[in-house]
Amino acid sequence: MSLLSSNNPKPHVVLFPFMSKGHTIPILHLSRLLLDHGCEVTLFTTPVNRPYIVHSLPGDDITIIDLPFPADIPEIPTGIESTDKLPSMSLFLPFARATKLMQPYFEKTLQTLPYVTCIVSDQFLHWTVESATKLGIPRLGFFGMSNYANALSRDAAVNGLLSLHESADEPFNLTSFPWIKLTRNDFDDPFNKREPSGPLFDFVIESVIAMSNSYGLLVNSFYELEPLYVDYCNRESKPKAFCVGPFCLTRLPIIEPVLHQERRWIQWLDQKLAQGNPVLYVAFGSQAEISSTQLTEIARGLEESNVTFLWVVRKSGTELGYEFEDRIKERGMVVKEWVDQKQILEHKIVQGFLSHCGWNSVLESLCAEVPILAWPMMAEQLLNAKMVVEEIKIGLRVEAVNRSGNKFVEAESLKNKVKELMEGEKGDEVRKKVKDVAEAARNSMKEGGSSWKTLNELIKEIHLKNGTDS
Ligand SMILES: O=c1ccn([C@@H]2O[C@H](COP(=O)(O)OP(=O)(O)O[C@H]3O[C@H](CO)[C@@H](O)[C@H](O)[C@H]3O)[C@@H](O)[C@H]2O)c(=O)[nH]1
Repeated sequence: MSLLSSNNPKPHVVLFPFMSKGHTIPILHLSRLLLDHGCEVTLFTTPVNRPYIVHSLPGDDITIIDLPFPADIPEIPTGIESTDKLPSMSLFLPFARATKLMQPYFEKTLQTLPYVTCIVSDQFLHWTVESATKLGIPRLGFFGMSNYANALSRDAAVNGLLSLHESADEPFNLTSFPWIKLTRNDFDDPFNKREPSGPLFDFVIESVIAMSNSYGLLVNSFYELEPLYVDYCNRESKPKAFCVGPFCLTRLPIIEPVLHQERRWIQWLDQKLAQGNPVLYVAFGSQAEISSTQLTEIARGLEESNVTFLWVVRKSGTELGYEFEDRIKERGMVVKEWVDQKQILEHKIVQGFLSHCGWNSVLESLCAEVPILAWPMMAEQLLNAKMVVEEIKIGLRVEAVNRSGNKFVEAESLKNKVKELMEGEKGDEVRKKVKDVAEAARNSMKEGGSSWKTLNELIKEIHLKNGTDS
């Protein structure tokens, strides 16, 4: 049921995703969700990102506007407008900072649009809060993390727990969640320091301040998944967190694969289904950087595990050598292109996911009832992995060792964990649990479910408030 009566104009929501696949994909799903809730939607992007967005959102019911991506940014090669195309993730910060140069164009364009009910913009586009305030439009910050990761980070920071110990490996208990033990190594650089500082730290703080000056936080999660942590965030920090996901449960119109290749792995999965061989899906998101040594170790672990696997390497893959692909060709497939991950996870024969635990991957996996073998690599993924294994219990975790200051997973250990997930008792337990969690996720997104109601009421609240303010 729509929140609108026939004589009420439709709410008009402006969406502005950050230019990174892990941040744009959920916003594309959100755009469909907003249409289903009776809104008009305008989405801002940049020229190079436009084709991907148009391809993902066929039809003309969403207005797509390009703003020029800032040119001549030192270090950022011309034509790169998405973080997954950066030559190195060390360029993330100059890339993210450069987006602020879009502010005048954004504001000028906003003023030409029909009445805007609210702006939903990514946490990294912190400057959009200034634009929204100037034009008197409420801004909702899109928050791509879980409430769990947010609550744990906040609790550790505000209670000074990160500076307690000399050693980054020394565990401490959280103040508000005393049953949870963390170490500084559960946080990414620079948050693993006793006194975090530096340009990335400053950028994150700017984003946090912009969030606190926003109308609300739109979270890609659902209340039943992490009630304690949602309640904590809403009690201890501002603005209010609205859990309106998982967005990945929103169906985008079916897109016919443009290339024959796009179907190659699906045909292969179909074959494995016919043969009754459960498949482990292996992928590490859109921006993980994996060394060649680690890549060959993964290859050896997978080969020796004897499980059937589909591995998206997203590299030339030459490091693996052609002999590897030849040796495993009966029970393994290596893919070097971009895939439709959701489609793979939803394939019946996929029964495990070796994942870096980017928040979208976690949600897509749990919604597809696929248990996770967690291998966190950066950002808040260590906390997501902890949540997957200890809190919601839908996965197991790989064991990393310290090698030359880096976390490294050895082939033998990977082999054992992969077998445990795909064939062992612990694997069965998490496979059973993930089905319950998936059902709760589906219920939250159904008409009348918690996420559905929260989104409906939020739009109504802002829409009516705008009406009385004007
Ligand atoms: O070949 C590919 C590779 C990725 N994806 C999709 O790309 C997204 C990747 O997102 P995610 O799993 O969250 O990983 P990252 O790209 O690494 O995401 C970044 O953004 C996330 C959301 O803020 C954070 O949780 C992560 O730590 C951060 O690395 C998912 O929707 C995947 O389905 C594909 O469809 N095909």
